[in-house]
Amino acid sequence: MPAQTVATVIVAAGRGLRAGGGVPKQWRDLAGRPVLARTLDAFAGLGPVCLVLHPDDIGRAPEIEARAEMIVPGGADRAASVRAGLEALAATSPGKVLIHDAARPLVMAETIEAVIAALDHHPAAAPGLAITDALWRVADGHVGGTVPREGLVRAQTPQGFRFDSILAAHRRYEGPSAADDVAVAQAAGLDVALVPGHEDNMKITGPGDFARAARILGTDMDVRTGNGFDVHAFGPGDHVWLCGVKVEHGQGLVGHSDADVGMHALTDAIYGAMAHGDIGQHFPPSDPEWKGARSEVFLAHAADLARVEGFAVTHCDVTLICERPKIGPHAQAMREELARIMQIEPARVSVKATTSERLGFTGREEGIAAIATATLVKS
Ligand SMILES: Nc1ccn([C@@H]2O[C@H](COP(=O)(O)OP(=O)(O)OP(=O)(O)O)[C@@H](O)[C@H]2O)c(=O)n1
Ligand SMILES: C[C@](O)(CO)[C@H](O)COP(=O)(O)O
Repeated sequence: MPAQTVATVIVAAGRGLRAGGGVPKQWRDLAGRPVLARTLDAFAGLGPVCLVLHPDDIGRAPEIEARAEMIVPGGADRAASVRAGLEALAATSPGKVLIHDAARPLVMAETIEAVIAALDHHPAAAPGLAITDALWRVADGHVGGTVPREGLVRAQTPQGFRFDSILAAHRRYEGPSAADDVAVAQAAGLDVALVPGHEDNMKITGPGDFARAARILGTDMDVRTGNGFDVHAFGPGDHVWLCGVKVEHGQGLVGHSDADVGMHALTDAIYGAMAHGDIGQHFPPSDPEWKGARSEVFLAHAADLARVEGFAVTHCDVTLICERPKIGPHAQAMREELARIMQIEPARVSVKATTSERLGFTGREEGIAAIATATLVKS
């Protein structure tokens, strides 16, 4: 690799025991996307990424792994995971390497750039943040004394190094388990320059940190709501398709496609949230290609478009309006089917129904109407 290449090692092999939640924190959802996906976003386009995963997690999320040039099994502690990543990069010999915690998804471009720039003049550089609270030593739940904080900073990542220097330092290191790579660099006598850290570049560590990270993200979140409405008339047949589920009924629904009125309303709600027109614009009824089409195609298109534009569908709610068929027995299957098509969790999908008290066209059982709302978030 050219000497100016900046490779990144992202260590994601921890178990996140302090954060709890049943799933290691880097795989958990933060405002609609996995923590690890957000961490990878921060380093996209910089240079090759070596992603260090717990052996049990390799293959867990192919779409995330596809974003890294290398996948490497981690070790028993953070230092061992970093070492594994560096050894994997050794053959490619990049000029500089950034080492970053997967658990710090909110790192900003300016922090990364400052670390890289400092490496032009120093063998190592890392972000540190001034301590603005007093520090106490604690004994038996009581304050034992105040610790001077002058000259202390809080260590963050990415920590950056000239590649050959940090690889050699890790190979030589024999001390107790190192808290970070700056400790390893210092044990090897490397000069480490300090660059400004950022309060938002928090390490997700305890259970409350997810809410804090979401609050930080919330400051520049783009939250959209869209709604959709659709109607299809009853006609001859023995079943209807509703929210992707085939429901036996004495009549069918008439339409150019499979007439899945609930799925059409939801598809329009997603297009609406993005201000991308409606289902008819994307799949014109005049086009014979869509005659008899499964509505799954339409919903998958809208959900894909949302992903491409960086939105997560964080919630949707479909209401079917009809006297019959009864929706309750099928609602759970409908939620699961819609969630599968949109590639989101069923917990984010609601399907419910109401009658119109025998009033109007739905009351006279001339057809079924559906309304839907979708919430999309980009952060
Ligand atoms: N054997 C390990 C331990 C930690 N890490 C990574 O190092 C970073 C910082 O570690 P920490 O916050 O301590 O994460 P965990 O070890 O997962 O947390 P815990 O100690 O609560 O289990 C995380 O991105 C974590 O995935 C790693 O790659 N390999
Ligand atoms: C590397 C680090 O993020 C610097 O602050 C930190 O030392 C890792 O955290 P851990 O909880 O000690 O693993």
